[in-house]
Amino acid sequence: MELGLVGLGRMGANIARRLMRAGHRVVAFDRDPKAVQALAAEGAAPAADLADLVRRLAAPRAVWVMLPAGEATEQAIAALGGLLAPGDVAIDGGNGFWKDDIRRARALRAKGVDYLDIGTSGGVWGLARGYCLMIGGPEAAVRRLDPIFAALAPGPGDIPRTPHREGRDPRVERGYLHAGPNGAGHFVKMIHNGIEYGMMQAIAEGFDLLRHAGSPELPEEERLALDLADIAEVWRRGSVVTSWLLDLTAAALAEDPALEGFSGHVGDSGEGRWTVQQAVETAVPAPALTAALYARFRSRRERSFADQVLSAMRKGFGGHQEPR
Ligand SMILES: O=C(O)[C@H](O)[C@@H](O)[C@H](O)[C@H](O)COP(=O)(O)O
Repeated sequence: MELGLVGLGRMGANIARRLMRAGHRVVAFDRDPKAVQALAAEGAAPAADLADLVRRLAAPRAVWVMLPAGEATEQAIAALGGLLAPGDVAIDGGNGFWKDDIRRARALRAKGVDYLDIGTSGGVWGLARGYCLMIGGPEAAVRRLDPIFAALAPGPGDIPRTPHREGRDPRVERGYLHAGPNGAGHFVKMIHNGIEYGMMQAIAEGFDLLRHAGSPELPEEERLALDLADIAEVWRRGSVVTSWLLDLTAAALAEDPALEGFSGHVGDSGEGRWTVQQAVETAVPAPALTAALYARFRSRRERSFADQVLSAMRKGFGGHQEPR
């Protein structure tokens, strides 16, 4: 098949590569001409702009937008709405907000253009491992693009089959899910990322406790000097907390045991905030995921004003001084 790809960053370029390796034709555009040239050297058809990209595709077309969520994606999808024809499909494969998808799908539907929102998990490893895809939108468009999704997804690999799945959608076991109508793909990805925050935070706090097991505040005989890299490694082998996140932690600790290459300023791209908003909207208690999000906010402040207010109150009611 052929696919137009808009946005050739870390994710977009690798998606193009994985598709080309599977024999698909990719027409590629990025506002950075160097990125387009680099991918053209690997076999992609270069496009000069969005209109050129649409011209170079045969109808019915499919164009995958892989840009940062928010304004960049919004503009690209709106521009495609003016360029695509009835029967074509526009895709947002980035980390978009699911309610935006419902609005965009409605606008495109009025022009006869289908829209798919796809949560794409796998990060920079997706090229080699494949991407886990969570797709929202009309089934006919999802079916038509099946060869694209099959090529991007990891495939069954050597993951043992889950018992009692007979009669269920086999695409899921190959790594892609048609989650429901527009919005459902990015909704599922949003919750995936909320869980990601929580799991990451749990691992991070555990290793912080291990690191401080030798704290001079403890009685000497209770101080432990633990090898964090070895603990992470042994937990990868048969323990209950084995996971890819733990694999990545073990690799980072083996390379740099004190993680000196990291300041600990942890960013966030929106999915964790939307997860917490959803928890509030539906009154679903999600304390672990919420705490994980707030831990990231806290990571960006050396000292918070809240801490100063705490100290001021302690001093006020008890005359307590801050340690010098
Ligand atoms: O499933 C994935 O592959 C990741 O979730 C991926 O989508 C990305 O790494 C996140 O966008 C990071 O999100 P934060 O910037 O919010 O940590």
